[in-house]
Amino acid sequence: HPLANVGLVVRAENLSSEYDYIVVGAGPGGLTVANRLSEDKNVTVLVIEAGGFDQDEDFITIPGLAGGAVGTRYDWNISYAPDPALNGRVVPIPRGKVVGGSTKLNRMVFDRGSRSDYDGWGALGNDGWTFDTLLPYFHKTENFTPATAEIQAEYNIEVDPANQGIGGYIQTTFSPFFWPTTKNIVQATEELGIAINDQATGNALGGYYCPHNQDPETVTRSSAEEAYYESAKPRQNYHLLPGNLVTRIVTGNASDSVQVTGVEFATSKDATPQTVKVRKEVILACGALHTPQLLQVSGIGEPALLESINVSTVVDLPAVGYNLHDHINVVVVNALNTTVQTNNLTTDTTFAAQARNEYDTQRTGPYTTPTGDFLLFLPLKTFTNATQSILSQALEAGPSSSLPTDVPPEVAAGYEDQFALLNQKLEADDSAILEVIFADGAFVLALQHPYSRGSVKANSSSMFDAPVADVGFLRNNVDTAIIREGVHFARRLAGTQAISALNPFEVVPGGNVTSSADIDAFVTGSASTVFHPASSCRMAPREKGGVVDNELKVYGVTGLRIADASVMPILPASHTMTSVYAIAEMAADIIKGDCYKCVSH
Ligand SMILES: Cc1cc2nc3c(=O)[nH]c(=O)nc-3n(C[C@H](O)[C@H](O)[C@H](O)COP(=O)(O)OP(=O)(O)OC[C@H]3O[C@@H](n4cnc5c(N)ncnc54)[C@H](O)[C@@H]3O)c2cc1C
Repeated sequence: HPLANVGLVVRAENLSSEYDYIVVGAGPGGLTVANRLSEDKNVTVLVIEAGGFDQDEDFITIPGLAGGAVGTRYDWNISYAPDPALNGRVVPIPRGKVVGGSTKLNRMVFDRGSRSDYDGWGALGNDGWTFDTLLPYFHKTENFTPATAEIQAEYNIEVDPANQGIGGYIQTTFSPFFWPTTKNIVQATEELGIAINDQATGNALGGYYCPHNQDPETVTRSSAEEAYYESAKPRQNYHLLPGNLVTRIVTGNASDSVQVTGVEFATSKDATPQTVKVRKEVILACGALHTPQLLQVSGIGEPALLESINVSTVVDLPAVGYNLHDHINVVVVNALNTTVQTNNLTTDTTFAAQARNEYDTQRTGPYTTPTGDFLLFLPLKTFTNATQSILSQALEAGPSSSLPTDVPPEVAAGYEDQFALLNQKLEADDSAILEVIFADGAFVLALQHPYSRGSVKANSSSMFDAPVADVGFLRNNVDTAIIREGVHFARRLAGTQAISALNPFEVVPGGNVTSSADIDAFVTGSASTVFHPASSCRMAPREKGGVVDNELKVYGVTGLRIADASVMPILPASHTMTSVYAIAEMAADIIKGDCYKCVSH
């Protein structure tokens, strides 16, 4: 039964009254699931997205301007709650509000975590979720093109094409231009005896050259919209409604459980909400901050919270919103004595104009890279000899020092398993604890396996009010101690011959900040986010604080799943987009019943 008004539906009146599947949120999670489900001509699929379409503005499409949509109308423009451990500072947390979600705002780092990251997901009580079961889905998402001959000649990037996907919807490749100081960080890595590996192999450790989600032909961003929406749009059974916020999941009582029957949506807080019915399932993909909020305003969550916002409890599921965590970072900045570097694009008008002309006419030069062409992902032992003292500190602090005081008992129980895993990771060789991104003189130091946890709580019964997202940065001092070691390591990197050759001068925090107390003050005073909130509706057994089971079904409800960053059992040591795509690809197969290998039925 083909739908009328195929593809894009701009007016709610033109929707069908009922669909087989309704997907909420058009980010990488939502667009991927909707695309794969609509491959079956016999089902109808509707995606509802709060944001509209972008206009292919330069700040979205040009790799060298990546991140430029932050703070625009394509961003939710929300912040984490004031953080006592950061001197009460408020850290903004950009989130895409546009078809494509945060893949329109992000920095286009397209990497996977290590085998241990995903095997850890299974070990935390999620049968069927391992590196090996996710690998086919990492492959399925992408269409990888090797580096250009010029980059290959200069950097000799060793990539085994067998580890990359061919034929997927997302175009991935290496940038055709690397900023010249990339050579210095590669050499510094070698000088310190750190191996350079291929991130796609499950050994995303040491240094690696990092692909980006960019199209090698057009040299523009390949977002979830270009990849998964454009290819699904012509289908007779696919609708996407942009510019509408889903305000509530509608439920009714089935014989022995709560049954999802549809969703309510509206264009604005004052508009009268409309309802669309669902036959099979609703799949939530609103991202790690809005998915738990939508559950809560729909009556699925902690009864005391729901009561405080005047929502009646439909499903008593206290874990909703807890376990939120994110990759926290600080930046050590050095001024360098070199002529060609990234800030020339903003400080040197002649350079910038030439670079832009080169991009416009030949699709080469500085604007072809979003930066981050070479990254370091380091086990703790690789960057400090303080492993034992950090482990002792973690054990002494115990699990509770990472958690908000009001945490429900099942969330605390589930955290104990994570705590044991985190402690193992401190001593492990197969698990990265720190990421270092070198962008000319700046060392971005991002903690990959933070101990601290927070929560997301709806602030009112309206989805139009921003949720209170307490990410809990540095709640546990162990996180500060690890970042402190990262600061020492950045200085070791700056002291290598390869980087000394650029005459680095440390501007932030400055060479006189050397004592542990002073470095810690720098950390609390400047720490921010690398934009990877996750795990706020984590996949885990219900008694371990899980919100979804290993088939991504929300506990206590029939016909409701989640497929976005919120289900991650724990963050991987990598950027998060690629893992969200893989989760969503696997989710679609689970829903279709095709995922025999991964999750037992
Ligand atoms: C500035 C920035 C830089 C980043 N850099 C990188 C990077 O370089 N590499 C990387 O791997 N990751 C990066 N990330 C993270 C990555 O983009 C996210 O992890 C990923 O996009 C999360 O996918 P998601 O589907 O969970 O959520 P999102 O991408 O946030 O998508 C959620 C969608 O749901 C919509 N939505 C929310 N609530 C509702 C509702 N009630 N009704 C309807 N629609 C709703 C939103 O508008 C949005 O479109 C970055 C993120 C940002 C913001």
